[in-house]
Amino acid sequence: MIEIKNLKKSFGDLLVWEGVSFTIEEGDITAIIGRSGCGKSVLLKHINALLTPDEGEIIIDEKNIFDLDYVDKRLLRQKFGVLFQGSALFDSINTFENVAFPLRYFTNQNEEEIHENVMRALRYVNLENAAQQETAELSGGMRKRVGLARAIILEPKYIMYDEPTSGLDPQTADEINGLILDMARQFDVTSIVVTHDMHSVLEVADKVAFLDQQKLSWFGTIDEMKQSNQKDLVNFITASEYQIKQ
Ligand SMILES: Nc1ncnc2c1ncn2[C@@H]1O[C@H](COP(=O)(O)OP(=O)(O)OP(=O)(O)O)[C@@H](O)[C@H]1O
Repeated sequence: MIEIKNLKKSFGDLLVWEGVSFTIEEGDITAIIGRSGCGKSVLLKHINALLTPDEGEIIIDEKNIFDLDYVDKRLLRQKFGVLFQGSALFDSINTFENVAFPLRYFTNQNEEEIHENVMRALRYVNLENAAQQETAELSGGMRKRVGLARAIILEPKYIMYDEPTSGLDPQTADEINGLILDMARQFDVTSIVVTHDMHSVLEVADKVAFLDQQKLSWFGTIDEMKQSNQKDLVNFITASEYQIKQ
């Protein structure tokens, strides 16, 4: 469980968060939606303690993560897999080495163990045959899948997906949505998905947090979202040009 409590954050004169609170329940897929620039990525960076708030707490495994020392923050980050916007692969090394990177950095696994674990992760995302391929040669969908294999390689308790379907055709986007769902259901991973893609929200999310005007404007289940008459939420969904079928 991740409890976000009264988070406040400014960069100089720019107020990003003015007291955001909500809870991400164990095993849930929680979608975070809101306009471009509203601070979704800033929120993700707080959740794995890459940024520190001006006020507020984030409680993970019963501890306020901002009270952790350097060593415990590093341990905390190992519980998180992150699929970055744009996948953030290293183009100077091949697919296999991209996925192996967290194992080499965070564990003492030998080459045989690394090989077994990397190939298992690549098989999971259906890229077993691309292990030796240069990442610069991969399509956008393949890059996302390599990013996902890297995100799950340390068997994280939590996965954060930053715009996982952006720039993908609908079919490839659905494959990624399928993997997000499968990760959550099969391995009981707690998932946080930042997205503009309402189709993806409806496909994968259990809960939705709508952020607007420096606050949590709305929070609830997908069914509650479909029935909500809250104007700013309805406007946001309508503007995304996605028609919710009841
Ligand atoms: N390190 C930083 N220093 C100063 N300003 C920052 C920093 N990081 C983010 N910001 C600002 O905070 C605001 C929120 O940024 P953020 O990237 O979280 O938005 P977002 O909702 O993720 O946007 P998008 O949907 O376009 O990715 C923006 O105005 C951004 O310029």
